[in-house]
Amino acid sequence: MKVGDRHYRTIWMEGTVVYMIDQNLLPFEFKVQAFKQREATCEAIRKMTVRGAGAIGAAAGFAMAQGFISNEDPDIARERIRATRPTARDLFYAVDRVYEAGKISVQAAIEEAQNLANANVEAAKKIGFFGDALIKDGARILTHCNAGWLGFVDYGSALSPVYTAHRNGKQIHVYADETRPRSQGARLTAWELANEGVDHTIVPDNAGAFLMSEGMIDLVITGADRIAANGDVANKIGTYEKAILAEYFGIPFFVAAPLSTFDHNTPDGSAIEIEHRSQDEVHYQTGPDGDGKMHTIRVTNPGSEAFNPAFDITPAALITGFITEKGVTN
Ligand SMILES: CSC[C@H]1O[C@H](OP(=O)(O)O)[C@H](O)[C@@H]1O
Repeated sequence: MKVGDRHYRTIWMEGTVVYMIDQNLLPFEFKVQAFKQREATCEAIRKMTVRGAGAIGAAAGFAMAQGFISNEDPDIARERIRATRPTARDLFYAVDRVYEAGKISVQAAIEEAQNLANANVEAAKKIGFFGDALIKDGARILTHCNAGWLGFVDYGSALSPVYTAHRNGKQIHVYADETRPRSQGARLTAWELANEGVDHTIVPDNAGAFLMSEGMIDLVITGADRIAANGDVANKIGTYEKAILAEYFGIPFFVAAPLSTFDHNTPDGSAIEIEHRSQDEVHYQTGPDGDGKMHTIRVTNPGSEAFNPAFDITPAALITGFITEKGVTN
């Protein structure tokens, strides 16, 4: 997508170096970081320099290619990559595809990683094309977390239909859940939408019932990190309660994801591993002061414990349909 007048992908590989937009600095600073070794790319996934199912899938593929380039033991390299974040299926899909390609040659591994990144872009673009049909002129859409182009290599999943509808001239308004504790909605989704000129409002995570009860939401679209064989969806913590609210208020709830996110080997949501992250992500927030100097401050009671599951499971019964690169399923 465009940043100013220049097109960027979220993540790309040139030669043996992986480049990515540093999502921990957005929206206050736009900076591209370079990662020359597999372990550095793995650390970027762990620290969420790059995050989002599609983007960490590409990062995992590039990291596996870097492992082959450095002549690392491929089994050790693959395990180190698989251990970075447990929930998003695209990470495992990509690392396994590049691992198999690497058995042929290093060049084959690099080409497979690039092919996966390009396929992610194409799938996300098609999700936009098919999802656009769900968005009426004047629609007010609630999103959760960031499933935009920053969560993919480009275009995004939940936000791709929004961008397509906007570019097709539809008047839409997006309500972006702030999505505590990492605030992907308040920081990343809001930055993306402003960049694309899409009308939007950041809302507290606990405002969903109020918005829906006031008739302010016509449609909910989220992304997904892993979709089980029965249609249960693992996505950012808080998705489940939005789906319950949408059901209660009779509002369509769609999940946008490429086929690479569907995990037919996982029977249902109970078998999906939920990542638990540091409680410090709840205790602390980072942002600029009036002079633009970044500070990290504590925002919770000193000494209290915090619980920080990164994802939850939305039962298939609460999902109106899926938007994939093959179309919309109801
Ligand atoms: C297309 S992004 C999908 C998914 O990834 C996000 O999680 P995280 O920011 O922790 O990587 C969130 O669950 C998005 O919906």
